[in-house]
Amino acid sequence: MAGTKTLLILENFIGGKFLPCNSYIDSYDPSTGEVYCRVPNSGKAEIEAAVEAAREAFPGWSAQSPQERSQVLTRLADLLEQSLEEFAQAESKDQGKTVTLARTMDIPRSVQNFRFFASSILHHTSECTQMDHAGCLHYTVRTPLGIAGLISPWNLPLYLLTWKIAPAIAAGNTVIAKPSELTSVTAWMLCKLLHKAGVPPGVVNIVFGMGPIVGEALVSHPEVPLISFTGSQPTAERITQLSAPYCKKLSLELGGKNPAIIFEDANLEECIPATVRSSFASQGEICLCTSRIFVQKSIYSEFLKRFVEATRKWKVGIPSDPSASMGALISKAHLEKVRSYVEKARAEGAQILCGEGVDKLSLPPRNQAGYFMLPTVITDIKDESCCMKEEIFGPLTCVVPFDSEEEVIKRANSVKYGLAATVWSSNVGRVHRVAKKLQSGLVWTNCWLIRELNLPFGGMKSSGIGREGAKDSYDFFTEIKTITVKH
Ligand SMILES: NC(=O)C1=CN([C@@H]2O[C@H](COP(=O)(O)OP(=O)(O)OC[C@H]3O[C@@H](n4cnc5c(N)ncnc54)[C@H](O)[C@@H]3O)[C@@H](O)[C@H]2O)C=CC1
Ligand SMILES: N/C(=C\C=C\C(=O)O)C(=O)O
Repeated sequence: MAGTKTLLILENFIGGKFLPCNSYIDSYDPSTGEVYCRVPNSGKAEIEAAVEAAREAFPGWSAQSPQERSQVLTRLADLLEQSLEEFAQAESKDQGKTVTLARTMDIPRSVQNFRFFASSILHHTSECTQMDHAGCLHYTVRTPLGIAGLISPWNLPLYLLTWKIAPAIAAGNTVIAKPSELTSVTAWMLCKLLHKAGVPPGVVNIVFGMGPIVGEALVSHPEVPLISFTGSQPTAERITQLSAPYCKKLSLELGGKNPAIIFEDANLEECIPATVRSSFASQGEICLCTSRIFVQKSIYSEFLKRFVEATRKWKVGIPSDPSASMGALISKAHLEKVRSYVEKARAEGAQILCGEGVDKLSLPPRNQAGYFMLPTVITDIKDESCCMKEEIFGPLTCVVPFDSEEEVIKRANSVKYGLAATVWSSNVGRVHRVAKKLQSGLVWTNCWLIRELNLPFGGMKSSGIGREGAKDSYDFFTEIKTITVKH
C-alpha cells in the first residue's frame, strides 16, 4: 500500500451502474513502482450479474438499426476525442508508456476504432442467388450472437479493448469486457462516457479482475457464445479448453517473433529509424514489434554501426517527459523476465552492443524503483537461441547477417510464430516475391505499422486464430444463415 497517498479506486460497470466489489487488487505505477490504484478482484458473482444485464439489454440493442447504432458509436468517438488528453495522461501513468505515444497513437486509435466501425457497419451487404429451374431465391442474413466476451491485454489497453468493443456492439451484440488487471484505468474511464453517448444500460459491461478468476468465469459461462481474446499463447490454450464443451466461437490474437529483412538495396536513411522504432516502440511491448533483424552481409557492418548509434539516441525517460522515446515496462516481473533473456544471450556468448548492462540509465531519483530498461541490441547470436525463438515482448532486438534471399526466408519462417514481418528493399519484384513466401499474417515493406483497418489483421501458426478488420470482425461478431424462398 502507498502509505497516506490517495488511491484511485475502480468499480465494475454492470447494467449501466458503477458497482463496488468485495475484494480489490493493487495496481502499480510502472514508473515509480508504487501502488496508485485498486482494481476490483471480481469473480463468478460479478460475471453472473453482467450476464443478466447483457441478456436483458440484447433484444433492444440488436433490434436497433445499424444506422442508430452507428450514431451511438460516433457520439462515443466524439466524446472520447474531447477527453483525449485526460485519457492519454491516464494511459501513460497506468501502462508506463510515454504520454507522447498515448497522445499520438493509443487514444487517437481508440477514437478511430469507434468511428471506423460506426461507418463500416453501414456498408455490409449479403449474398443472394436464384435457382430459376426450382423457382427458388437463396440469400444470407447475418445476426448478432448475443453476449460477446472480450478479454484484452496490458500493452495497448484502450486501443485493443475498443478494437473489440466497437465491432461487437456495432453488429448488435451486447458485451462483457475484461481488461487486463495491470491496466484497467482507461476502460473504467470509458464507462463514464457510455451513458452520455447513448449506449443503453447493459450493452457494455466492464468487469475487472484477474484472468484465472474472472476471466475464466467469463469464458466458461454458457450464455457467452463467443470470446475475442488478445494476449499470450498459454492463456489462449486455456481459453480454448474452457470453450470446447460449448463450441464457442473464438478469435485469438497472440504473440509474434517478428523478423525485419533488410536487403543490400534498402534505403538505410528510412530503414534505420523505422527499424529502431519497430523494435522499441512502446518499450517493445507490441505484438507487432521487430525482434529479429536479418541484414544482408554486404551492408551488415554499416547497418549495425548506424543502428546502434540510432538506438543510443532513443531516450528512456519518465512517461511524462516529452523528450522520452521510451517509458517504463509494465511490471517488475516483466522487467525481470526481459532482463533474464539478456543474461541468457550473454551466457551463450552473444554480444550485447548497447543497452542493458552496457550503458547507464539516468532517471530522476523518485523513479529509480520504476521498471525501466534501456533499448538493447544483441548480435553474434544463433538462430536456435531462445532470444531468437521466443516472444520476449520488451526492448530487446537481435541483429544477424544473411547471404541469400532463399536462406533468409527459410530462417525468418523457422519460428513457431507468424504475425508481422518487415521487408526492406528497393527492388519491387523482390519485395512482392519475399512477402508472398513469408509465413506471416502481415507483411510491411519499406514501412512499419501502417494500418488499414478495412483489411484482415491477425497471425498464422502460433500467432493466433482468426482475423479482425471491417469484414472479418463483422463476420466474427455475427452468425450467418442461408434462407431459401420458393416462389
Ligand atoms: N497480443 C499479444 O501478442 C500479447 C502478448 N502478450 C504476451 O504474453 C506475455 C504475458 O503477458 P500476460 O499479461 O500475462 O498475458 P495474458 O495472456 O496472461 O493476459 C492477457 C489477458 O488475458 C487475461 N487472462 C489471463 N489468464 C486468463 C485465463 N486463464 N482465462 C481468461 N483470461 C485470462 C488477463 O487477465 C488479461 O486480461 C507477455 O510477456 C507477452 O509475451 C501479452 C499481451 C499481449
Ligand atoms: N494486438 C496487438 C496490436 C494490434 C495492433 C493493431 O491492431 O493495430 C498487440 O500488440 O497485442
